[in-house]
This record gives sequence, structure tokens and C-alpha cells, in this order.
Amino acid sequence: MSKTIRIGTRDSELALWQAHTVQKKLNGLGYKTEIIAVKSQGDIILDKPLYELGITGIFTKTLDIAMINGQVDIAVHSMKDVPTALPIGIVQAAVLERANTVDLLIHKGNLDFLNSYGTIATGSLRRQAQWLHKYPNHKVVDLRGNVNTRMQKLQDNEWNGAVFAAAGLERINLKPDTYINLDWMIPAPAQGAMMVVAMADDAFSLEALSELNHVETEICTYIERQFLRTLEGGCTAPIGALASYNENTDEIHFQGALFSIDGKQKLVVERKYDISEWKKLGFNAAKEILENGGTELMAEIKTQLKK
Ligand SMILES: NCc1[nH]cc(CCC(=O)O)c1CC(=O)O
Repeated sequence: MSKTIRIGTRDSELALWQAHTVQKKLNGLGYKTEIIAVKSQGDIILDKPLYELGITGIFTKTLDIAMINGQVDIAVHSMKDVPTALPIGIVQAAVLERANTVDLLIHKGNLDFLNSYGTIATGSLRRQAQWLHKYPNHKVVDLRGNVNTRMQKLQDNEWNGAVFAAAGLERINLKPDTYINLDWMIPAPAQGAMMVVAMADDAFSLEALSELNHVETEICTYIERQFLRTLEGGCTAPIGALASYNENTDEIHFQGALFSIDGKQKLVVERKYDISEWKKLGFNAAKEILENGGTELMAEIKTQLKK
């Protein structure tokens, strides 16, 4: 175990917490590690354009480049931010045990607005669509930035509340004492899970990371991301999916939905599947959505997103 594993991460507080979590696990297994926070795109000294390498995701692109450039050995991501197709030469090496999957409403003042008019902030089309589906009289405003920035913007504005992933707030101790569990909202595919990637030809890192993999989380997020990929939705599409395993019945409970951006339309699949069906479950559920109006709705969404 002589080689030091260089762990790449973005430099937000949440990303650094996630990277330190992986570092502690690897150190506990006897590996030497170093965390390298990659702040910017850096020099793209690739011999091919990004699209030829399949480098796409806005949250992951910088780290993909750092890996391909040999600046870091592995990278730690919030799995829901990782495009369903990884760049050429980069592979999923571990999925850590999942944290809380729910979305939370962090609100200011009382909750009377829920029964009348209100303004909610989120940068997620998935959250926006589901909120408007449930509260068609409300207004949703855009909210960008890392978790810390978004919490500050909420305090600085007159909005009634904002939506956050519980996992993000809990990991960096930003969850306030009062909040609403949005258990009716279907989370983003792989929400609450952390993915570690490595180079396909880096046997040392792959071996080290194999011991961090949590199989149940790997299978459930595989199903959710297969659903997303089959719908051809990127990380920003108004698509939610959650697969959970019941060890008593050896079944997967899956719910997946595609929403119109304004929340007026909802196409949903929700049922229990025998665990033996897991490999094609996400694909089959997405096909059911596509065959029942999803193809037309996805075309409409893609046109709207191009505007
Ligand atoms: N790009 C936002 C993002 N990516 C991962 C998390 C939270 C942690 C997780 O869901 O794993 C968040 C914050 C949020 O959705 O509020």
C-alpha cells in the first residue's frame, strides 16, 4: 500500500466533507491519501475536445479533466450530479451507503402560505415541477449556488421558503431546527448517495475503493439512473426516481416520475418488483412512461430547455 491516492474534489463545504469521508475510510484501510481541491477548469491539456471524451456535467467536468490529466487519482461526487454516462476511461469505483434521500422545505415564518399564495426558491426543475403540481397557485423563483450560498440567499430574500436535499444540510450541519419533510416529493435519481470514480486502468485505486462500495445503494441508484438515462433526461430534467430495497420481502419498491416544467403534467410509475428484476427495472419503468405520453412530454421539455 505504498502509493498515495490523490482524492479530487470540488471546494464547496459539502464536497470537502464528502471527500474527507472517503479519505477517512481509505486511511482506515491503511491507504495513504491526499485531498486535492480542484478550483477551476484549469488548463485543458487534452488532445481531444471535451465532447469527444464524453465530458459533460457542469458539476463534474473540472474533476473529469483533472483525472484525465493525471492531477488526481480518484474523484468524489454527489452521485445525483454525475451524468449517467461517464467520460471515456473513467469508471464508477464505489457507491457509498446512502444518506437521507428526502427533500426539505426550509421556511421562514409560519406555514399559512401553504394554503394560499407563496413564493418558493429552488434551482431544480424537478423540485419546481413537483411544487407547482401540488401548489399551482404558488410562485417558484430560481435559486443557484452551493448549499451555504443558497441558505444565505434564503435569509436575504422575502421568499416563504426554499427546497434543499436533507443529505446536503445534514452532512455540513446546516439543517435548521424547523423544516418540513417533503416526503411527497420524489427525489432526484441517486439523491443522498456519493459516487467515487477512478481511471479504468488504475487497478490500485479500484481495488482500494472496492472495499467502500455499498451494494444495496449501488443497485438502487443503478435502477434510478437507468430510469433517467432511458428517458434521456440530463441532471436538470424534471425527473424524480427512488428505488428502495425491502430485505424482508426481497423486493424493490420503485417510484419514478416525469413532470412538465410547469407541473401541470405528471407521468408516474410506482410498484414493487422482485429483486430478480433489478437489472432492467429502470429501463422497463422508463419505457412505460415513454409509451404513455412520455415521448411527447420529453420532446416538449427539450424544446423548452433549448429556449
Ligand atoms: N447540486 C446540488 C446538490 N448535489 C448534491 C446535493 C446534496 C447531497 C445529495 O443529494 O447527495 C445537493 C444540494 C441539494 O440538492 O440541496
